Amino acid sequence: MVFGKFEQAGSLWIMALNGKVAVVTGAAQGLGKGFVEILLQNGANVALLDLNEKAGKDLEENLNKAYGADRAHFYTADVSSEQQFKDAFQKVLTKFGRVDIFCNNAGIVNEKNWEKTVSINLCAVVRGTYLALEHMKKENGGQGGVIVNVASLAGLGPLPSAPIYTATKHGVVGFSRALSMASQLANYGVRINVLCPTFVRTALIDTFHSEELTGQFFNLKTVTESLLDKHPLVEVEDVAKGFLLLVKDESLNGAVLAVRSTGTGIVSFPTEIPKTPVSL
Ligand SMILES: NC(=O)C1=CN([C@@H]2O[C@H](COP(=O)(O)OP(=O)(O)OC[C@H]3O[C@@H](n4cnc5c(N)ncnc54)[C@H](O)[C@@H]3O)[C@@H](O)[C@H]2O)C=CC1
Ligand SMILES: CCCCC/C=C\C=C\C(=O)C/C=C\C/C=C\CCCC(=O)O
Repeated sequence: MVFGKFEQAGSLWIMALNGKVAVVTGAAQGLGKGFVEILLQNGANVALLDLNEKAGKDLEENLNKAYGADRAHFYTADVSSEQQFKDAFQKVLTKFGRVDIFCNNAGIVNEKNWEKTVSINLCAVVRGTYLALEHMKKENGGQGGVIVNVASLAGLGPLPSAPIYTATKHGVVGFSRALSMASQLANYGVRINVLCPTFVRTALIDTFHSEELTGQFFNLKTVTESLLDKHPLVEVEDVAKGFLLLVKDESLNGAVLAVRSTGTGIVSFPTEIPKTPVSL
């Protein structure tokens, strides 16, 4: 499948990012900041959305110094608020005129306030995806594009100390895979891919020390600690390289890319289910 403007590198069809406009949510720090930087390095202009206004504005200033004036714009928005998300998206369109790349990255771990976790990690990903799709899809006169939704390895298997987080990330994987097929079938011209990193060196990792955030699962702290011992943290830069692949490789739609300390790869899902005798 080849959408939008592209160039060929060997046998790969690659989306050229010069002049493209990207939106990244949760962009003020951590993985979001890494995605913003790699997009800027590859020629895209980037709108940063985050609820942390101070960190977002400081980052905007630093990025425009480093990568050129007016290439990065920060917008304050809580993505769990429909109104704030829509308003920010509209402001991005007013400023840049178009959106070609949309990354739903904002996410939290909060097992105590689990409704908030569902609202940010799943509902806002759905909302952001639909906002982007409505703008990009060809049947609405859009020019196509690519959406990357950030899940986690906890979207493919259980993180016992965070069942709600695990559920939301499984939701992101399922939603994105189904919608990517719908997009292809309906010829929207929009690719939808998913990123599933292992533990990454960001502020989010400290969550497991917090009883306030882990609630009834605080007593599983040592389980998380031993998982972290067994699976070394990856760096934001490693995950950003995987993100860039999902953005640029025009053959990827519905791809789920896992980034682990042992390497990066596209996940394949079982199509055959072994039979289990059901009569006891
Ligand atoms: N750090 C890790 O080990 C892993 C993280 N992830 C996922 O990567 C994404 C980014 O996580 P990190 O960079 O590690 O976290 P982080 O905590 O360092 O950064 C998250 C950013 O999202 C923003 N944010 C939070 N709630 C928001 C909201 N309602 N509206 C707008 N912005 C909001 C925060 O202000 C912050 O700037 C999340 O979806 C997370 O689940 C996935 C796998 C592993
Ligand atoms: C309350 C738990 C907090 C845990 C640390 C904070 C954030 C973690 C976010 C993640 O998305 C974790 C990512 C992956 C964990 C899932 C499975 C571990 C398997 C690791 C591997 O195979 O590489």
